[in-house]
Amino acid sequence: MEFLDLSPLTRARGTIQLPGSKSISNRILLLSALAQGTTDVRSLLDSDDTRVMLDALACLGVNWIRRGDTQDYVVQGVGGAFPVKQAELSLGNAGTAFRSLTAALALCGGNYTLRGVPRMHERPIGDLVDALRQLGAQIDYLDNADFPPLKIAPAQLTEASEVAVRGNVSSQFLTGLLLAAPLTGKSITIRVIGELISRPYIEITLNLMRRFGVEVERDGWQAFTVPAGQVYRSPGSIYVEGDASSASYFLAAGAIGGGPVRVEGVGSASIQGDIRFAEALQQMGATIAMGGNWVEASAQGRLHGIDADFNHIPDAAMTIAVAALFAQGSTMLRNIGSWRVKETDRIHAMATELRKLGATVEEGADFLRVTPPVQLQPATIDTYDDHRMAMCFSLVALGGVAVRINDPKCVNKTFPGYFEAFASITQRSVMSTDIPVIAIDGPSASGKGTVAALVARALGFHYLDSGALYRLTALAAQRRGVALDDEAALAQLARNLDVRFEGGEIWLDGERVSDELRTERIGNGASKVAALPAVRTALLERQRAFRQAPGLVTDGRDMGSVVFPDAATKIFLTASAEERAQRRYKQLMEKGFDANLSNLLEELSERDARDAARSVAPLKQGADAILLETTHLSIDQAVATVLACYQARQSGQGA
Ligand SMILES: Nc1ncnc2c1ncn2[C@@H]1O[C@H](COP(=O)(O)OP(=O)(O)O)[C@@H](O)[C@H]1O
Ligand SMILES: Nc1ccn([C@@H]2O[C@H](COP(=O)(O)OP(=O)(O)O)[C@@H](O)[C@H]2O)c(=O)n1
Repeated sequence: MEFLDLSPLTRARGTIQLPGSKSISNRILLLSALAQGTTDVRSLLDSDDTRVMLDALACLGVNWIRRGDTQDYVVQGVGGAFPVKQAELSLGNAGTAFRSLTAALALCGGNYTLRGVPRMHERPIGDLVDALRQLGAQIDYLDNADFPPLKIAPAQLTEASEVAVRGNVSSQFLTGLLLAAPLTGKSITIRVIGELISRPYIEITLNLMRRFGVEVERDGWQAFTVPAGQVYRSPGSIYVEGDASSASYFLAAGAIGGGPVRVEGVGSASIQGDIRFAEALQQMGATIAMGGNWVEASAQGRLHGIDADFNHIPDAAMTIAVAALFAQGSTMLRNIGSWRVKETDRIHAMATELRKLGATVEEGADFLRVTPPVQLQPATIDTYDDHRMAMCFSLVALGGVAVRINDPKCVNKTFPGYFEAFASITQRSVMSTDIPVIAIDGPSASGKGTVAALVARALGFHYLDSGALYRLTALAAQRRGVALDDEAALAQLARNLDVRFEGGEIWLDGERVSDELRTERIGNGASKVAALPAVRTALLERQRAFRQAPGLVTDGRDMGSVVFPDAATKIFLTASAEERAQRRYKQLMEKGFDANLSNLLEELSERDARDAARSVAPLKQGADAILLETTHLSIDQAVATVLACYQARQSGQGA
């Protein structure tokens, strides 16, 4: 499977010119095709879904041309029914094309077969077919009742002037009926049964029908009447607005990554409902500015969780579910049942992938509650052939963790240049000095862990005990019976460790293991697995993921040389072997473990020798590291010395 690795990112800032809206593009293409006259369509979206619609229209005898290699098209309207009366159409996974063409073709007087990809055949269409049959449409299911593929024969129009359609499955059914109604030549009233979801998409439909000369009378959200005698007429030329759903990823990036990020192509004058995504982001604490044709998002502090109904913006709401990872507290997304019948079951897909990152997720028939983890975990994200899954989850990299996006090309459905656009407004963090790191390396029992944790507390920084990851690998190997020289199996273990660091404690596979980890037996095992290059590589990204604002203090053997070579301050902390053995002895006795001083000294010297002699990341003082010899220093003195080194460097930079 193809994948894209996104490096940890620190901030987002910049301006994006949005591609055209998918919803508007496909409605305009169908309206231009059905209209009398020629339409100049400007800035059409370049994507799989629009290509599906353009190909289908060509099959149906509609002439269109593209102007050079621009996104401007000229469509010659057929003024009513399509000229080709017999056709087989393949409509991919394009819901907008499938639903609206089903309605239009059912009333066009021809024989047509409509198919899609396997997922399209799992997306219900029965409610639309039932409504069209009330008008006299002749539609058969080729496989399963209520689902594509479909076979359409010429309609035998009934006397009925009123049809009913359920409003709570997909608003595209109502859109299809509305767009097709003028083809009957008579007055049609469409009644909506139940609550109408995704209402802003109906606003888009009504707005564009008006631009093409057809007025719809409406009674709230309950009934829509398309009066008789109206035909579609080309407005001459029409401009496709930027995609407000696509804007959501960049606005969220601005809110998560500081910003400001500005999107151009949509704004307060937009006819798209998803423009209201900006309000949801604002509720979460982002700062939003808006003009007629642009929106800008930024944030000063951390976002906070919200509890809201997202029925009106189901697509953009996916972005809120991912932004919830960066919020304080839980975020509740209500009334999103339509997610279940989209490109994939989005509630399930979203819950599964958010959990991989460490989030706690509760999913219901029509809701999702997301509680962020204390720390995001790097993960490989599956995208379920759903463009929005891929785009949403790119935002996770702004949490300073590496993410792998599987099948990234699924974004082609609506936004082929998405990842390039995303890269253009974000900055990588791994090799940048944006987030300061203090790296403390040195031999066993020199006091690295003690000193590093205290320095982190003094500065309010995060703390990483890198040795714990090697110890955890050794412990996991022992528990699973993996030999300490089976490099491949150990690397696999290291890559998939299920660990949690919280409040100074460490959990492995959900069990607290902090004390067991500190035993000398595990320490010796750690030293052995740490000599294996594949294990070190497996743990590299995991360690880098701890680099999160405002800063990181970390201790180990190769923090300054390999893992964080751009660390702001590098310390080599040591003490004489006798002193270190004494310290370890006292430490173990205090914890109630049995210990023997001379054995300890021997083991420690062996470990030092092994750590220093190994071929990868050997223990030694780097040329750019400051030596801190602590044999005769107290813990407080050692901590004060590290802080002084860091502060001297900060002021030396004139920061
Ligand atoms: N400068 C110091 N003087 C005296 N004892 C110290 C000093 N630094 C650390 N210790 C003690 O030594 C023991 C080992 O320290 P630890 O942080 O576990 O070492 P490391 O992480 O280098 O293995 C701890 O009990 C700690 O309190
Ligand atoms: N960054 C690191 C950290 C630890 N290690 C190895 O992991 C073992 C345990 O590390 P630790 O820091 O917990 O051990 P102590 O120094 O506390 O004894 C050491 O013997 C090192 O060989 C490493 O190779 N690289």
